[in-house]
Amino acid sequence: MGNKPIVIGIAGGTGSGKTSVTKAIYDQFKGHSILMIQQDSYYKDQTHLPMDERLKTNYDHPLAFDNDLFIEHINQLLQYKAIEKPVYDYTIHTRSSETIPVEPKEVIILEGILVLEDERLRDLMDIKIFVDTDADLRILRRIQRDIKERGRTVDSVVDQYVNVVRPMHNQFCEPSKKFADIIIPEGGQNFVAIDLMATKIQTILERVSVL
Ligand SMILES: Nc1ncnc2c1ncn2[C@@H]1O[C@H](COP(=O)(O)OP(=O)(O)O)[C@@H](O)[C@H]1O
Ligand SMILES: Nc1ccn([C@@H]2O[C@H](COP(=O)(O)O)[C@@H](O)[C@H]2O)c(=O)n1
Repeated sequence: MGNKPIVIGIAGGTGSGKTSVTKAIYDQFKGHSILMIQQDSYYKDQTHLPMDERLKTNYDHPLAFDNDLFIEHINQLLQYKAIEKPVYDYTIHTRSSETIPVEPKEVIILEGILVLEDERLRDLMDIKIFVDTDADLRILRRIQRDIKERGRTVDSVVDQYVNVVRPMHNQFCEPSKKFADIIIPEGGQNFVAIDLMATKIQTILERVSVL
């Protein structure tokens, strides 16, 4: 066990490919001392709100996230304590009633649109990454993904993108790029960047002798 786990933050706009990058890195170390947590798991609980109210929520504003709980959980993991991670369901716009037990690991990857926006989160990170992809590609990817995986229609994705996602991205996500140590263009297919990150993580795991 090391002194404390290493925390890597991976931010980027919706559809930039940050989940793909995170999974590609994570998959290279599956079974070793690494875990990934999506900020989306910490969207605020809205079970008390009716569906029509949930549909009106701005999911791209920093206040949509329960960062207090997110930070509390990261701090627990940094002390090598297990957490009960919330489970988010995009189709009903709220948390499900179950949680997932997560054991502490030496490398913790935090991924989400606004993980670099909150100074308290940034202060917990050892490495900060921003996945940078042009907006036209991001909206095309999001349309395909949200219809296939999140139960949306083309009209609803386009409407949400124009009225909420785009302005919030410009106000909160894009400016957080300046806090990144590393900027990865294009996301999931950038194998050079993924390999570089994997090499770095391998060194960290070798140092704490858990590989
Ligand atoms: N470089 C890429 N080229 C083509 N499609 C990609 C690329 N990176 C990601 N995707 C696809 O785009 C969609 C959004 O990617 P994802 O990694 O979920 O982005 P994010 O987590 O930033 O929203 C997914 O369906 C994914 O398979
Ligand atoms: N109920 C919700 C919650 C979130 N969103 C959108 O998800 C995006 C963040 O996830 P990515 O995987 O795309 O980074 C964010 O832009 C929210 O608009 C949603 O549509 N509904």
